[in-house]
Amino acid sequence: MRLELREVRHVYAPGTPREVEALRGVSLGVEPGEVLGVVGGTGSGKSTLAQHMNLLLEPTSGRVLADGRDARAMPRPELRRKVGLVFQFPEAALFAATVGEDVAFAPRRMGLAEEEVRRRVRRSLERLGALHLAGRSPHALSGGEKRRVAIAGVLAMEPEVLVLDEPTAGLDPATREELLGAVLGMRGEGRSVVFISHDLDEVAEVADRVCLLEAGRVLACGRPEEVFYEHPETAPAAVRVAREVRREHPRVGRPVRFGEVREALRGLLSGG
Ligand SMILES: Nc1ncnc2c1ncn2[C@@H]1O[C@H](COP(=O)(O)OP(=O)(O)OP(=O)(O)O)[C@@H](O)[C@H]1O
Repeated sequence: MRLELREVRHVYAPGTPREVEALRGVSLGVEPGEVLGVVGGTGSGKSTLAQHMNLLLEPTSGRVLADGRDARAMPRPELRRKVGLVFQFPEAALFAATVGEDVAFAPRRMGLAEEEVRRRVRRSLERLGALHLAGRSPHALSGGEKRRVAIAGVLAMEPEVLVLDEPTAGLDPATREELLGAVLGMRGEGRSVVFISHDLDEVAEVADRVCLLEAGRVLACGRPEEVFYEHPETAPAAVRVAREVRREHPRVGRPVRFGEVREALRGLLSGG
């Protein structure tokens, strides 16, 4: 599914002294098979944007389009199945007696046959490296384990677009890696992923395109090297290193990932 936001504005508490214009005319789209990174400072509107993608929040003005059609015309349960939203700290919503039951909740509510429910539970837990936890109580897991189970619960709906709001916040490096690997695996299946994060290094590793938000507006959207090199305030560590090297060696190009910087430096050192 191609998901698009067109000139979306969102005002919280309109007409009250607490009124906040969180989105001020945001237009962006995500294509099937693409990982779209969304970055921006605290309060720039990232979470508000995420919640518009499945119309959990409705635009004050502007439109959300699913495959070119107004998403408001789609029954909400169908939209929420197709656009899976993982909130910040999703583990807070785990509730069932076992991990397996928790992950089975959404597919069961979709009315799928029990065999299909079990297939999905297994597959989504496997993908997050959490299959071994299936029989455990979600409440007796570590923070990182809970996070993986919570994300598996959304994956079990097999959404066409997966929106992840700060999915790695507070996780240890190994769990982060595993999660990022799972995100990249989804892209291979033609699903789209919207990956919202404060962590620029992480976004640089996974994103095909990046949109930069500032105070409710899109400041830039484009290929990671365009956005990161043209907006120095958003540079991931790899870009900061490469930018230093480029002053004397412009032919290192515009790498954005650590692996690319390493290759560029190898090329320089070998005189290539
Ligand atoms: N429920 C709400 N009611 C009123 N204002 C809100 C609400 N949620 C967010 N805001 C305001 O909207 C603006 C955008 O907030 P949002 O949470 O979307 O930003 P963010 O980029 O996700 O921030 P962070 O990176 O800190 O999570 C902020 O000024 C925030 O205070």
